[in-house]
Amino acid sequence: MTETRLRTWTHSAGYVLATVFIASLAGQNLRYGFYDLFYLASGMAILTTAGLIYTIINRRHQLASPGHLIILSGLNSGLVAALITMDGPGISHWAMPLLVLNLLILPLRQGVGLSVLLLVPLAVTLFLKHPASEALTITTGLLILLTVTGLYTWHYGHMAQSAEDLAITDPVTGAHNARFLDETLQKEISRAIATGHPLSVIHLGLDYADEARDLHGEDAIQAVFRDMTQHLFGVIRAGDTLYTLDDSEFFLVLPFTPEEGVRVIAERIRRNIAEHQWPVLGTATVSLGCTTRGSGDTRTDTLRKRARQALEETRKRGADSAWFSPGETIEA
Ligand SMILES: Nc1nc2c(ncn2[C@@H]2O[C@H](COP(=O)(O)OP(=O)(O)OP(=O)(O)O)[C@@H](O)[C@H]2O)c(=O)[nH]1
Repeated sequence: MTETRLRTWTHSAGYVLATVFIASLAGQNLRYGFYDLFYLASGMAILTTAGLIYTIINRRHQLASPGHLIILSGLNSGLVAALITMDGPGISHWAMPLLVLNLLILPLRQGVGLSVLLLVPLAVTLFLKHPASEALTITTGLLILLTVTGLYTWHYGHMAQSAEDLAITDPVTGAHNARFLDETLQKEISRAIATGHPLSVIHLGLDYADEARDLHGEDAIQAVFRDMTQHLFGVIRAGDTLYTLDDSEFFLVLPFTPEEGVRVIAERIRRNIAEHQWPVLGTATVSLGCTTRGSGDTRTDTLRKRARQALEETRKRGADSAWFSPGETIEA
């Protein structure tokens, strides 16, 4: 199930349950003749129903639906106004479904912010109108509910983020993985086409990787790759992205970088790596295949293939070198 669909379901379920709860409150108050509370509950039930309709209409855009903040602000401020002006029994309990809805539907910070804005006037009103022990019990209960729901929402968000990070990160090097490369490169190609800015890529391979693996073992080579990744992060500029392709190869996507630029950065990386002292290996060298997007390059595989060919070309000429493979020149 996609994140958007999951949110549509949970938002809908939240609004439906809140509507049922508030509508039953409205029914009870009508039965006992508390007309003010009946009108209040009916107004709130109309807003939660509006929230449900809004969720269904916006089902494809649940990750960015500003309307929920407006609906929930209306619900929260309605209850605060009622708390201050009315004196109905147990009205503070109505805050419970609202606290849960705030945190279930809004982004965590907005949800907590809105809930605190509801809780503070509620607590003040309770202490002014009711015996201190009763006010303290209700306020503590609501605070516990807010804390537990907030922690749960934070935990879910954290787990979802970790799962997303795991899906796009190479477990050995900590750089992005090959799966994420195609996704990012396609986006960068589209951006370069739309803006007319140059885009370059580098396919980078450690020289004599197989020999080093045979000599020092897999664990030692993996440690070198972790180090090399950190080193490369220190050489490239913000906006450039680094990917691990397999045990001995990296790929760099360099937005806003023309042919002259990719030659400069490739030479800088080559020299940096050759001059560094690496654990286990001592010295190490890399070969770099570079290319810049040409007019016909609209797909990731064309750029990746040309960069790989450039890497093979430079390797034919010996280790510790870089080769640039030109695409069709973009007309100015
Ligand atoms: N993408 C990318 N390009 C680089 C990097 N370093 C150098 N370049 C390219 O090489 C060109 C010349 O770089 P430098 O010799 O550092 O000169 P510079 O004028 O200080 O570079 P910038 O101020 O970064 O434009 C830059 O304009 C970039 O196109 C890098 O880390 N990443």
